[in-house]
Amino acid sequence: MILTQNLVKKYGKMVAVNEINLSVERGTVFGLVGENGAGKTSALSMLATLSTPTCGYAYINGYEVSRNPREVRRSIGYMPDSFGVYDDLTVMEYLRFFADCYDVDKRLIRPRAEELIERVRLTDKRDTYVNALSRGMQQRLEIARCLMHDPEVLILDEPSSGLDPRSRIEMRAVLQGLRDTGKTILISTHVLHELAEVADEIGILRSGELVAVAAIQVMLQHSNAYRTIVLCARDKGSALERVLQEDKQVLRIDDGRDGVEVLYAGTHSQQAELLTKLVEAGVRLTQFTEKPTDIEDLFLRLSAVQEGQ
Ligand SMILES: Nc1ncnc2c1ncn2[C@@H]1O[C@H](COP(=O)(O)OP(=O)(O)OP(=O)(O)O)[C@@H](O)[C@H]1O
Repeated sequence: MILTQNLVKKYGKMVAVNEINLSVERGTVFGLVGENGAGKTSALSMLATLSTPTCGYAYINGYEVSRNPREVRRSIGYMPDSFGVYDDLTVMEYLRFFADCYDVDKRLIRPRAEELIERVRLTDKRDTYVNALSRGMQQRLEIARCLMHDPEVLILDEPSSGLDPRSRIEMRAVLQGLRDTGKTILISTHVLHELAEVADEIGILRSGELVAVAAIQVMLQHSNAYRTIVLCARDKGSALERVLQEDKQVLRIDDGRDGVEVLYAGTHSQQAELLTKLVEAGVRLTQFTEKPTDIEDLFLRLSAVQEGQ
């Protein structure tokens, strides 16, 4: 399992990871979601022993990353967010090479490589040179490479980054398949919905801080139970505010880019009643639409509502 205690990474005065406390249970998949610069790579590279924590602790299978880096490296398969491949090797040679680096038992190498090639959907590319693979295929090969020494923990930094939609779908299928292996997996991404069918739990990282952690099911339930209504009115006067504030299903009112954004917990018929009340109160609406749910944004706004209670 993976555990961090008040883990911090600073570059000079810049705090990239700010006291994060993360706990990933054995055999579960945890998705670390954050926009560019949120601190995902900084956090993951400490777990992978590639950079030293400024303070705090990180444990992989009970081994602390600074004190027992060798044991940690044996326990993990780490896929960085950018990597080079030895492109003058075939897929099979590539996997053999990494197996040798990890001293994998010679008798296990071939069957394991065959199994992993199949798992990452490269069966017909076994003898293809790595430089002839598409980017999506190379990224899937990297996942196989991470698994050659059969680590208990997998740490994948943005495995879908830079992929076209079709390759993303294939990567998602591979990641879904990894769930069944019983490994403990930490995946970072900046697109939460990619993890909907992959992760058990999600943590949201913002400016180096872990601002929310919840089961993926809870996030998805929230996305069904709550919605954001965008309102525009000719006269953004007190009638609009009064009607919104009187409606118990209105949880939060924000000024959005396209109008007033209302976080709404009611049913569709209650939503229709709200519209009627606004019109009856004389509000001259030019827009009353539902915004597609952005689960991450929704979750953060709900957390803010709960904190305010
Ligand atoms: N070696 C470094 N020296 C100085 N600042 C760094 C270094 N590495 C990262 N940073 C800064 O730390 C912050 C977090 O970066 P990090 O790469 O960890 O974020 P990220 O969430 O992985 O982003 P991305 O998705 O763009 O890779 C950023 O502001 C970045 O500029």
